[in-house]
Amino acid sequence: MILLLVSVVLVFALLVSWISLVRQSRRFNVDGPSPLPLVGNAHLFVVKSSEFLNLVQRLSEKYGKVFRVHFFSTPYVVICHAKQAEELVSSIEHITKGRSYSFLTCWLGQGLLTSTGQRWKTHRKFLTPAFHFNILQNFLPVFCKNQRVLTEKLRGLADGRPIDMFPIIALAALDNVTESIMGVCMETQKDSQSEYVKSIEELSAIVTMRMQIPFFGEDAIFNLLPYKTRQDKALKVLHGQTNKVIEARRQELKKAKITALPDNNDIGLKNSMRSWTCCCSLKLMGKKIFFEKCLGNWYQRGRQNPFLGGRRPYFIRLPFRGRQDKPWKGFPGQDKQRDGSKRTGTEEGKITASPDNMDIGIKNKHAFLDLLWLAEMMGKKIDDESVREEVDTFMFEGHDTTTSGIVYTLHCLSKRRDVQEKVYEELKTIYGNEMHRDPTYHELAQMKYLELVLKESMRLFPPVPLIERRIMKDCEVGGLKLLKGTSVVMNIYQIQRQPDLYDDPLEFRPERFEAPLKNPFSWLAFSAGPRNCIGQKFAMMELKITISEIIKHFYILPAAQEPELSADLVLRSKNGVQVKFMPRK
Ligand code: HEM
Repeated sequence: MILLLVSVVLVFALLVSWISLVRQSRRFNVDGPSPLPLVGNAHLFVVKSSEFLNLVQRLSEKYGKVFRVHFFSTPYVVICHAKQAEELVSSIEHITKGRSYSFLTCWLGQGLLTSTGQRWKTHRKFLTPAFHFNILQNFLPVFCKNQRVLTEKLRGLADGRPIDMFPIIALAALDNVTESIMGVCMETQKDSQSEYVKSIEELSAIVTMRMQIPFFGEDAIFNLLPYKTRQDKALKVLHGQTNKVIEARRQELKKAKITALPDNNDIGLKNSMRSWTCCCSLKLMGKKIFFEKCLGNWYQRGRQNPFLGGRRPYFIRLPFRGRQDKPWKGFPGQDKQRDGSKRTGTEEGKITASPDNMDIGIKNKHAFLDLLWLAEMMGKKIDDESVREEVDTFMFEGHDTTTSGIVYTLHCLSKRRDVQEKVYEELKTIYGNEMHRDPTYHELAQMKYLELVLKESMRLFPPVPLIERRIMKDCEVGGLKLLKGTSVVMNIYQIQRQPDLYDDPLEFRPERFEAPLKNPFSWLAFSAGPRNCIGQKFAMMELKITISEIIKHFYILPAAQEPELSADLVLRSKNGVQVKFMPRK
């Protein structure tokens, strides 16, 4: 009797769930497979991760360039064409990230990638200057140093054997990002067994699994599984490391007595300028001269800036705000005292912005961390937790993405000796007979053909193949009727391969980027609009250094094995991404 009653209740519940899902699906003007009771279409997505992109492609062939599915009760709309992506990606209203990003919040909290609303706006505005090229060029020596380690490693492997480049490049990218974001050199290229590296790998795998397999996405199920314990363990290591570095930095600044500033007690501002190497000491120059000669009307403009609410802008913003088109060259005689002698690191017992401060680690190092932490000192109320979240976000966003970009560029180049030679010729024009030396920032900007190569590689193999937004109220976007709570996935991988937007879309042809695109939203490797990639210049710099240095030293040859693409957190491959190397003469 009880069994019968339970069965009846169960059947009734399934029926109600089914009717509600079917009704919900009919409120969209987008086609898609019929949902089943309870699971919706989740069962369709129980596939190997290397099958995921193919499955999405098959569904779009069947239901159209935009289609709808249900993961349990959550509706998803998948956009596979630039025409529909354009309005959503450029919207200032639809900036909330989709449900999949919630699996990252245990790691990244409310960092720039995962946050929304006013918090995101404030942090984005605040952090944007940190990616100005004046700042980025400080990281050039870091990238070049780590690149030399990579080149040496590859030299030992350059005998024509196939090598899976993903793990090798991932360590170099991790070294680059830890040193430039956190200011610590972890040398993971030399110690790939470090707990930190292992924890990043573990956590990435768990988060990917939760995104791809709808059943693991449900907290009620996930929390009962051993994965939860493994996730907690990895998080402890990662957060512990970030907190350790933040604390070390705090002590370092204290030790360097960066707490006293002339006049306005504006310590964060002044020290940040020093840290970012943009300005010389206010004290040495004299505040008046500084404003009149160097900052000019930036100061006034800042006062009119609605974001600043008419307040005087923080110095921290000044060097970057007004004239982003002109490189900051520093002040004349920046390294000299008024009497002509070379400036020392201290003046009257206080630290000044001399280049000679390098020994106390104030300059360059910890750059991103400095900005955040000093902002906290400036009364910007960025608490320790938020600092950690932003640092973790940049660490996360800044290494797997660039790894994927580099590795798939090598894959594309391996099949095109002619393209490699064109890049090599361009490098010869830039370096002349000094091919052995490191590039300058200016020279990186001259690598125009290499830039086309990178864009074309990231078109065919976008490091971030899918992005997602959550719709916060019923609305119509780009002709699509969307319900509150819908997750909209933009399938960058497929958008960038549309035959009506790219001739012979599957062909690797860097020259296609010499002409304007048929639709500017058909290339979304760094996304577009207000939530585009804040780190794209950082990424391009790293990609250019790595690929140009590899081409300088080696021929890249194709391996027999084709990668089985897998849309994890970034575009990976289930069987590795193999190429072969031979030394250039
Ligand atoms: C080839 C390398 C990279 C690619 C292809 C890439 C791509 C992207 C894409 C597509 C987004 C949009 C994500 C979304 O809408 O959900 C994004 C956002 C972001 N990226 Fe990158 N990225 C790269 C490198 C980097 C680097 C090196 C950093 C930092 C050092 C970085 C930091 C970020 C951050 C913080 C966001 C969130 C921005 C916001 O929501 O305001 N990225 N990136």
